[in-house]
Amino acid sequence: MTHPGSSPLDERGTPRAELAQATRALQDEVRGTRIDGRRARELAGIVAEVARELRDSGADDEVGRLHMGPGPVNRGQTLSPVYNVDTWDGRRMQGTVTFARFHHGSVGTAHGGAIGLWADDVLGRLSRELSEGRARTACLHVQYRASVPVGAPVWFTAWADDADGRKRELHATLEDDGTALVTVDGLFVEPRIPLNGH
Ligand SMILES: CCCCCCCC/C=C\CCCCCCCC(=O)SCCNC(=O)CCNC(=O)[C@H](O)C(C)(C)COP(=O)(O)OP(=O)(O)OC[C@H]1O[C@@H](n2cnc3c(N)ncnc32)[C@H](O)[C@@H]1OP(=O)(O)O
Repeated sequence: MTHPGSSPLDERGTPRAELAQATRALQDEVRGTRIDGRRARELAGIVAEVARELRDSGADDEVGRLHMGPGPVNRGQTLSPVYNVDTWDGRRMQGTVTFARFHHGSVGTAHGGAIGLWADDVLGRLSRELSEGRARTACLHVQYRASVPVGAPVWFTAWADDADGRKRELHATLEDDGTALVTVDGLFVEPRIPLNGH
């Protein structure tokens, strides 16, 4: 399903979404591979060739445009963990996020920065669902209360307080079996001077 203003990168099953998915798999497998040095060098050449072809094919400027409804967030942004929004009632968003091997921090747990990245992304998405104005992250307070597993979906909830002028406080939790693993409090502010296209 196509959404107004969305890029083909948003759509599950499109060739470009498949390319993003294959890139995620590459990121995961490069991490800690035991491949031998000679083959690693050959593969580096192949990957470099792929990168060259992509660069030569040009790029649009719409990587920030996202699918707004429920479903997986997949916009060719392969840094952030993939998350699925399962429910959205206009105030509260719930779903699951899976941190991949690529997002590994210390042994067996997700990297704190990857968790912060995900939090910024999901709160940014929530903010855009809530208002037309382009708010930006002014402040993000992430509390790491327990380890977040890698390779298994984790339940999240994100919600917003009422807007106070250009400011809006947004919150998110990651939880497992009712135990809070991470709590996030963010402040998003609509810039006094809006930036073109942002
Ligand atoms: C094309 C169509 C697409 C449609 C589809 C979209 C779907 C989307 C889905 C998913 C998207 C997910 C995408 C990811 C989202 C990621 C978001 C980011 O990462 S944004 C990048 C990181 N953030 C920055 O780069 C900000 C840099 N900072 C600034 O630009 C400014 O400092 C800004 C805008 C935050 C504030 O600047 P001022 O000049 O406009 O505001 P002043 O007047 O100073 O402050 C306003 C109020 O805010 C408070 N404030 C400002 N900064 C604060 C802070 N750091 N802490 C506490 N309060 C702060 C101030 O005290 C003031 O409060 P008082 O009105 O007096 O009550």
